[in-house]
Parts: sequence; structure tokens; C-alpha cells
Amino acid sequence: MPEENVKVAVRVRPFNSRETTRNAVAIISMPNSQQTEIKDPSNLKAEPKKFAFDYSYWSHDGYTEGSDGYLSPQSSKYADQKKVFNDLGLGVLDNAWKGYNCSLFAYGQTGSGKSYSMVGYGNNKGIVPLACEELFRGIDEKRKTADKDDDFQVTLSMLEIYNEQVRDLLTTKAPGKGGLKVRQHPSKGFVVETLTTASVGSYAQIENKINEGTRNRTVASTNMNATSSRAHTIVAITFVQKQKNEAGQNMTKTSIINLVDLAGSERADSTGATGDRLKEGSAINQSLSTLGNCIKALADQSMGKKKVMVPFRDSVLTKLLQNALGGNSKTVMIAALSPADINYDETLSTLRFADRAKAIRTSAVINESPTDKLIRELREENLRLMEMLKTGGVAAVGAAAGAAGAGSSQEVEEMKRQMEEQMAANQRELEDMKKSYEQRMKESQAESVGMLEAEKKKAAERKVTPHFWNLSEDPALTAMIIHFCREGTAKVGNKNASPVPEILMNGLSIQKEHAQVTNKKGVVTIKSLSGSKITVNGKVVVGETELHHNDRVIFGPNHLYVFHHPQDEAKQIKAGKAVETPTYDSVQQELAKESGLMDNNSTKSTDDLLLQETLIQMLPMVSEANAMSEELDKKVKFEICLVSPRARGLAEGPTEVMVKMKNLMNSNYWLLNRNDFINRKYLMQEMYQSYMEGDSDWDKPKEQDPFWEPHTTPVLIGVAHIFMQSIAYLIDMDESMVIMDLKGKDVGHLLIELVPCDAKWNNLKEDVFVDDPKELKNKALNFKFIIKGARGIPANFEKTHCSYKIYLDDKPTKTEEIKASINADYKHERKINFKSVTDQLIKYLSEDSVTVELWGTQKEDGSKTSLAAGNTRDLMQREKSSLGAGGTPNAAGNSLSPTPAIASGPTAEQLAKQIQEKIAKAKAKGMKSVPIEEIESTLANLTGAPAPAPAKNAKGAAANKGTSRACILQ
Ligand SMILES: Nc1ncnc2c1ncn2[C@@H]1O[C@H](COP(=O)(O)OP(=O)(O)OP(=O)(O)O)[C@@H](O)[C@H]1O
Repeated sequence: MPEENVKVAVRVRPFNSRETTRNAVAIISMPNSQQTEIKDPSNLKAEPKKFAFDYSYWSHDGYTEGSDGYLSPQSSKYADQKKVFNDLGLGVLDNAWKGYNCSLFAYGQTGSGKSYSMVGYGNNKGIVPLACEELFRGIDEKRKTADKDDDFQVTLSMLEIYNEQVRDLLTTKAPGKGGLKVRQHPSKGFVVETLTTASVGSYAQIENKINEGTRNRTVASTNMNATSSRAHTIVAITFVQKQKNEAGQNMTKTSIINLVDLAGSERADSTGATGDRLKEGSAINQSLSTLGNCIKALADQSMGKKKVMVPFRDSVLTKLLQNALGGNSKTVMIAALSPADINYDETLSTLRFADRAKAIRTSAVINESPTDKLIRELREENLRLMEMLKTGGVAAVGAAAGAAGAGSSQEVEEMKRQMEEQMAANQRELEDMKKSYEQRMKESQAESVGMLEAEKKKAAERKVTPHFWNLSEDPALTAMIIHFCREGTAKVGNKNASPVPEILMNGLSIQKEHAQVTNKKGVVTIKSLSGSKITVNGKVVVGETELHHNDRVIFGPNHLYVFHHPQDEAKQIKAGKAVETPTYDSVQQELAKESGLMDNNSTKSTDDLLLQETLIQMLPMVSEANAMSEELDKKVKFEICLVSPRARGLAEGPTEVMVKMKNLMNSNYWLLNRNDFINRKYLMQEMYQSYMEGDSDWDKPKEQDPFWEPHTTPVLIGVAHIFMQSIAYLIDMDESMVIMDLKGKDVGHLLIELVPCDAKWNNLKEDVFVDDPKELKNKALNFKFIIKGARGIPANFEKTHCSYKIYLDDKPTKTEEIKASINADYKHERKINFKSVTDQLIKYLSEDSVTVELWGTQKEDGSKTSLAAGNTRDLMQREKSSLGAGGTPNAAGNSLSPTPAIASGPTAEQLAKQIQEKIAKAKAKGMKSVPIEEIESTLANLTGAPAPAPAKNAKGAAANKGTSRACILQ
């Protein structure tokens, strides 16, 4: 069987508005129509990494937007939708007409442009609609000259794989527990049972069906509280052509065209391995990671590697794509690339994935229908027999048949009769198939006409009646759900309400009777029912609130709608007001601002903008996690924590977003980094989904419960910053330093001593000091770093220890773990010795501080005094009200401000003052600065050699950095 490689194209999109605001740097270039290069943003001068593909599409710039919104090329370099379709889509169609199975799949991180290439937006139609249009244009063309027996049938199915479960997108029926079943068929491979196949007879019908599927996807994703970018969507078009071939025989060619929009390829963890206990628990990434493994194995196979097992069976997606990747299919992959520096890691991994896919070989065959083949064979056999009978070859046939146990011409006649009967039966079967197809077509046409009419009516009503339209993170799912607010009163509620509410919403935290919307002569108001949550423009609704055009309304934690008021809009336009339609980003930004976590100053650094983006991503997730905790009565609460670089022991860097998981029954808490939290959120969703499906075993054992963490997991209690300045003057320090938690709250004191020593580790005498730290250069330096203990630690801790790094330490040093609740004596003494002090070390000692982290494991039931009772909702309410005036709770339940850059205790300035006072006192007693000979002799003692010459240049200084660190004695 002839093999051919998978065709691979990459396409780079324009910057989005956020990237433009933050002055993102474009790191992708395409020197020609095949080559793609990527630069490492941390080293822009270095050679870029180079890749070659069948097509490299430049869609980053060089285009103009027409009045109809179509983006057309300004320069020949720009690849518009038509170009991509002509290269990839037409090829797929051509193969479909020939009877080959074809697959086209789009790969890339969320927001990189997969849907744009596959489906497109507005007038920029993507490959799927253009291919469907072209397919029907071709069919219409063929029909003009077709024979009466010729026939062309198109059927469509559309499914989604989310979390290893298959959902039929062409039905509103909820799938049973665990989704649709995937079974192995002896000849077809893996198939989805009971999947709807819709017959479609025109482009309008196919477009209608795809819209219907997208709408169902929107409803399902909000109901299940799922993230649409984590789902894979497969549109499968089956194209059957019945035509006479050149020899006048009836042939049926069947081609299945699989159009696959894969879930965002970003790794759940984009910063490397996470330490979270539950990191392997979620099935959310299983399909995509198995796809990666299959592509790797297939690429190895085509490179000639023997005995490679391709793990198709390890995920639902790869089972369904087995043919597309490893068998009977002509396959095209389009990898979508973000141009921005910040996406470097993801984009590079997409390019590597695409590069591997190039090597895969498939061997497609023209699919003839077995029924037709049989008829053809029977007819051929029949013709041969007739010919033989006519030409007197009966004896020969008889002899041949005799050898097989027959013998007479009667038997030959009998054989002939049986064959003819079989042929007739086959013909009948075909006729039945045709009839049932025609019936389905009629129904589908009627349904389609009905739907078109309903759509038209809805569109007309939208122009005059106030309504809500859904706003989704995924632009493809936006404005798919419309709820009208007709004159009178309408209830918003879930499916358990009786009577069924006029505005039906299901999903997380939507109550039976959630809200009431009243339209009184065009004045529309909303009020919350049964204490449920509604937010308008970022503010929680209290009492009856009037809605205005473009107001952003959130029901529960995540049902986001925009209110459209046609008359209000007209008034605004008349008054000359700019009417701006809210976007998902603008709404999230508004919520983040309302959360109080973001300052409102307009000049923002890149780090601020990136932090803002992270907050925008995390805030809705934290609200959802809290809503799930409330519904499942998990008695934990999640809160965003902003952690400054200083609190992480770094001199500089971005503020990090972490999530604190708090046990509401006692004061225990855990800190989750962003990726660990996101991973846990998927697990929470899985748990919530199984709870919603009525599974009796929805609740997991503690070890697998994302809402639980053992009390023995150490948590960071707080940090203290120890300034090293006194060592730079060879002056000792004995201080009690404040320990601050990540919110900047005082959680105890750390008793610290810094003691400069001589070569024999005797404490330097009081009269030994330097006036200027520079005097230490090239000399040896010995000092003791002593952590005596901690005082006033929160009572819920059982065991504590400290951990810190000094100067260039690559691993943290830990003190002993002390079992004590409020006061702990670590009695930790570390002897630190530098053979030769460098400028860099002097700078460090003079300006920097050591961050000592205080870690602890909590008591099983926290601090007994705070044990609380009640359900999660009550506990959350109680916590909110006890926050007091200082903390304003917000949508996400946060009341935090970022950690101050430096914890209090004696500040650097106060320490400097203390040091100068000590020096002044010593001088007043007639003492002089440290005798240089003493240091020289210390150095000689240690190295047995004279002091090394000072580094002459930066490189030398850097080299010295490494050697100046002597082994550290403990
Ligand atoms: N070639 C392009 N030209 C112009 N705009 C583009 C192009 N590709 C993508 N975009 C825009 O970028 C945004 C993100 O693209 P798209 O929705 O296709 O991403 P995606 O990878 O499908 O994301 P998701 O995984 O969330 O579905 C959209 O607003 C889209 O209009």
C-alpha cells in the first residue's frame, strides 16, 4: 500500500490586544513559505531554532481589514483564510472525492488560533465551513450531469471529548454516566455508540447543524462548569458517492472526513514538575498527552525503529484518531502558534510536536462499499457464467463444478439462480438504505427549515427585546445562548424548579429560584431570590437593581451574560456615547479590579501586566472552587495570595500568585502554587460532575480528595529577613526579627545572632571592625549564623523548622525540627567561611538579606479554640463577617494585599544606624579599625598561600564568585 507523510502546516497569528498593550516581542519569523524560526526571548541575540514544514503561514501582520471584517493580504507574505483553505482544504476535498478518508487536525495552546483556522470568525471563514461550502458546490455541479442512479449522501456527526468522556453534540439529551461508549468494531476500528448522524443536503443545513452543536457545547460547558479549551471537538463528515465507473459499473465510494479541533496543548504545569500530591490524579490531560506519546511512537516507527508500541488504546481521543494517525487516512495537521515572547516555551513545544508529526506515514486506500463490491463480483461472475453457457462451455463449467462436487448443468443453473437471488437481495438492501436516507433527509430538511425559521424569528426579536447573551472565554462559544426579558416578570432558576423557570440555567450554584427579572415598559430590573448570588458590573446585587445596555451580569460564580437593551442602546448612540461591547477580557479585568487585588494606577510595568493576566485567569477559578466547596460541603475555602519576590527569598522578580486552601473548621491552611491549584480544580470539577450525575460514590477517599490535605504536609508559616550588613563591618548582631506571613501579618519573632569570627572560630573582639566593608576585599571572612529560636508562633502548629539560603547556596539549609507549639528553640549554628571576599560578596553583605522561612506541620485539628461548626456556606459567611472593617471581601472571597516588599523588624536603615553607633562607641573608647595583619594571617592559615590578586575584569570577578565560596561547615 502506498504510504505518504502526514502534511504539516504551522500558522502564526497577530498579537492580541493584551500582547499589544504589554509591548510583547514577536519571536517567530518565517524566512520563506516553509521555514519557521523561533527566538529565545531570554537570549534574543542567539541563533534562532529552525524548523521546516510543508507550509509555514505568516498571518502575524501585513493585512488590512475590509468593511466586511475580512482580513486580506497587504503583502504577499500574509496568509489569509483563502490561502490556507486553497492549500489544505481543497486537498482534503479532492481526496474525499477520490474516496479516501481524510483528517485535518488543529494543535496548539489555548488562544493560539486553532479555531480561527478550523472554523474562523465572522466573515473570516475557516477550513470547515469553506470545505463544506465547496463540497456541496461540487455535489450540485455533479448532479447536473449525473445519471439517475447516481447518488451523493452527506451525513454529519459532532462530538466532544472532555475529561475522557464522549458527549454527542448533536443532541440536547444529557449523556448517561461516563458519557457515550467507545467500542471496537471489527472493520471500522473504534466507534462511538449511539452517536447521532444527521443527514445534510446543503451547505445551509450543515452550517445549521454545526451551530446547533456549538450551542450544545456552550450549554454543556457552562452547566458542567467545564473549561471549553480543555475539550477536543471532532466533526466527522461522511461522504458517500454512488456513481457508475468507466466500465458502467455502479460504485460506492465512502470517505470519512474528520475535522479535529484539539484542546489547548498547554501543559497543566508550564513551570516544570510540581510537587503536588495529586498531580497525576486528573484525566483532563490524558488524551492530549497520549496523543503526544502516539505521535512520538509513530514517528519512531517511520524512522525505522522496530517493535514500537503505539499506545492508541490509552485514551479516548487516540482510539478515535487511530485511523487518522496510523492507518487508512490522508492526514493534515495545522499547528497554531502564538507570536509572543511570553509563550516561548509553549510555542517551542508546539513546533517540536509538529516537527515529530511530519515523520508519520499513513497509507490511505480508496474505500469501496463492500455491498457494491459484492454486487460487482457477483455480476462479473454472472456474466462469465452466461458467456460460458452461450458459447457451449457448459461441459467445462460442469467439469469444474464436478470437481467441487456438482456435476450437471442443472446445478450450474441452480448456482446461477442463487447468485441472482443474492444480487436482488443486495439491490433491495441498497434501495432500503437509500429510502431510509431519503426519509432522514426529508426530516432533517424539515427540521432545518424549522430551525432556520426559529433562528430568523429570534434574530428579529433580538433587535427589539431586551435580552441576555452569554459571554464565554472561548470566542467561538460567545453569544450562543440568548435569554429574552419580555414584558412582565420572569424567573431565573434551574431545572428542579416547578414550574420550569422562564430563564433556565443549570450548573454550579444556580438555585431552583435564583433571580427574578422584571420588564416594566422597557425598564428591566433584577433581584436575587433565596439569597443566591448575582453580580452586576462586578458588584454583588443587593435589592432590586435596574439593568442597562451592556451591563455584565453573573449568575452564581460563572454564568456570565451581557445584558442587551436595544432601546437603551439607541438612546446612548443618540446621546453620542461610545457604546463598547464588553469582551471576556474586559469583564475579567473589571472583576479583578473589584477584587481589590489590583492597584488602579495606569502606568504598569510588564510584570504588573503579567500579574494582572494571571489574576484575571485565577480569580474566576477561585470563585468556582469556593462555589464547589460550598455545594459539596467540603468546609474549605480558597483565597488568592500574592507573594512578593522578597517573601520568596528573591532580591527581585515578579509577584507570584498562590492559592491558600483554608480549613474552615480550624485554622489549618495549605498553600498551593498556581499549577497545583489549577490541577486540583480539574479534580474538583470531576468530583462535582460525578456528584451532579448522582453517583453514590462521588466523594473520594481523603488521599484522592482535592479539597483535603494531610495536616502533616509542611506549610510556610512566614518569613524573616536578616540583614547581613553587620557582618560587612565585622560587627556582631543579636536581634529579634519579625516573622511575617504572606499577607504581611506578624506571626512571631525569630531570635538571630550573627557573629564574626577569627580563623579558629573565636568570636572577634569588640575592637575588631572595619570602617568600610571594602576593606574586607580579598581577605578571609568567618562568621557564625545562629538561629536561636522562634517566639510566638501560631498555636495550630505541631512541629516547626527554619530553612534558608545564604549568598550563593544552591540548596537550602534546614534547622532541626522542633516539637513545640508557641516557642521553639532551634539552637542552630552554622559556621560560614569565605576564603577570599569578592566585590560581589561585599555588595551582598552590605545590601542584601537572608530570608529565613519558618515552616511547620499543623495539628490534626488545628488550634482547638477555633473549632467551628455549621455547613460550608455558614462558615464562609461567618468568616466574611469576622473580617472586620480592614478587609473588604469581594467576589473571590479575598481580602488580601500583597506582601510588603520587606518585613519589618529593625529595618536596613535602623541596622545601619546601630552599626555606625557601635563603631562610634568603639572609636570613642580609642579603638581602631580591625588590624589588617590579623585578617592576613587568617587568610594564610586557611589557604596556605598569599591572597589571590583581585579580579581585573568582570569575567574574572565572575570566576572568583565560584571559588571564593569555601566549603560550608555546619
Ligand atoms: N490568523 C489569524 N488572524 C487574525 N486573528 C486571529 C488569527 N488566529 C487567531 N486569531 C484571533 O486570536 C484569538 C484566539 O484564536 P482562537 O480562538 O482561534 O484560538 P484557539 O487556539 O482556538 O483557542 P481555544 O483553545 O480557546 O479555542 C481569536 O480572537 C482570533 O480571532
